[in-house]
Amino acid sequence: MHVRDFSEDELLGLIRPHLPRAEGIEVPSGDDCAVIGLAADSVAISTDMLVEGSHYRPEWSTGYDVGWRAAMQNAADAAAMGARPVSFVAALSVPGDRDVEWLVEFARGMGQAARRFGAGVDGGDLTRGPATAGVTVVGDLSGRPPVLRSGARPGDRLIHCGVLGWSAAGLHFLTSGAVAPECASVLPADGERSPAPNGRAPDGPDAVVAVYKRPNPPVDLALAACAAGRIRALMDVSDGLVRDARRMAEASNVGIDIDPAALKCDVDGLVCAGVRRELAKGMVLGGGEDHGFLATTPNSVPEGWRQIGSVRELDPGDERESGGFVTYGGRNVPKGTGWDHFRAERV
Ligand SMILES: Nc1ncnc2c1ncn2[C@@H]1O[C@H](COP(=O)(O)OP(=O)(O)O)[C@@H](O)[C@H]1O
Ligand SMILES: Cc1ncc(C[n+]2csc(CCOP(=O)(O)OP(=O)(O)O)c2C)c(N)n1
Ligand SMILES: [Mg+2]
Repeated sequence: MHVRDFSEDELLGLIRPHLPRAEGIEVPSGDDCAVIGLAADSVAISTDMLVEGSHYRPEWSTGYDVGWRAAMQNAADAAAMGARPVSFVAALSVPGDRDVEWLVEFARGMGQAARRFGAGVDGGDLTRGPATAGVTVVGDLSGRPPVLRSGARPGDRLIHCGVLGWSAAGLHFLTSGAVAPECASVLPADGERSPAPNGRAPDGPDAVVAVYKRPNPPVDLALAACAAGRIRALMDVSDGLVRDARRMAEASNVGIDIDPAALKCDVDGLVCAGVRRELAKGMVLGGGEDHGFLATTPNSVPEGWRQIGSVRELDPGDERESGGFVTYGGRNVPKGTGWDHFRAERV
């Protein structure tokens, strides 16, 4: 059965049972807006889209994968401010000839991802059209100030938690046909913990494809470090380490130096998983969508994180001219490194 064989209300009836409600829901999904009671007087809010063809391919990713990923990439944005994801809304456009199971699986994947944080999927929109998912997250700052990307100061350690380059390697394996898309056996089962410990080598090609299909941002580690007050600047890495580090450096008006020795295990890990060495470094430095967290701290490295570089004074003259702000072992990195939807230069 295709989605065009159902009414909108029937489709909503099919997906609703898979969607948890936010704690503190006062008016659930079903009216013009949902209403959530929050103790916090500030919330963090952000939205991100997944567009078929640009972010996923239906022959590689199931509806479950796409729903999971839509929630996780937004959860990472909330956590990257120090906010716990409490509620998601999903605006979906689905082609009429899409199997209705795809839509139900999307809801199931999104629902399961939301449950990891005790969050709800408290509304959205459903329309017929090109396959696109726009998901919004509301994050609870629990009375703490948000952790901005502009807070880095010279002398801070540059720290990271999560994986680097795995998603790009997974995309590479799928594109080249080296890995069959249905490597579902290694995907984290419903309710399972993150497969993304720091610096660990992937078990094999399937493990990196799994991160591409179902990223698992270490939200708990980010929130714990923020709650302990140890983080000065924080962001999630969605467009690649160098590109995102440059955003942090620019916002903070500092220089950031990434330590090649610290990333050697990441490069070696991808090589072990079957990536050619000459590609592996570019994936670690420029691959996006791992949704690990990049931060700076003046203190010791929090549990579960590791140091990957340092923050230094900006030398305005040569930094800006040379593509600016971020160096790799003291040397310049090419400005195009990383993902940009609107430019040709991509990793
Ligand atoms: N269409 C838009 N309208 C308004 N603000 C936008 C739009 N697209 C992006 N932004 C804002 O620009 C900033 C950068 O966006 P983006 O690169 O997507 O961030 P992220 O990597 O955290 O998802 C964010 O603050 C975002 O809210
Ligand atoms: C089919 C396919 N081709 C290419 C990519 C690679 N890709 C698409 S978007 C992106 C970067 C992150 O996406 P964006 O929409 O910029 O997320 P944001 O920074 O807003 O969180 C990457 C690496 C992909 N995920 N899937
Ligand atoms: Mg975005």
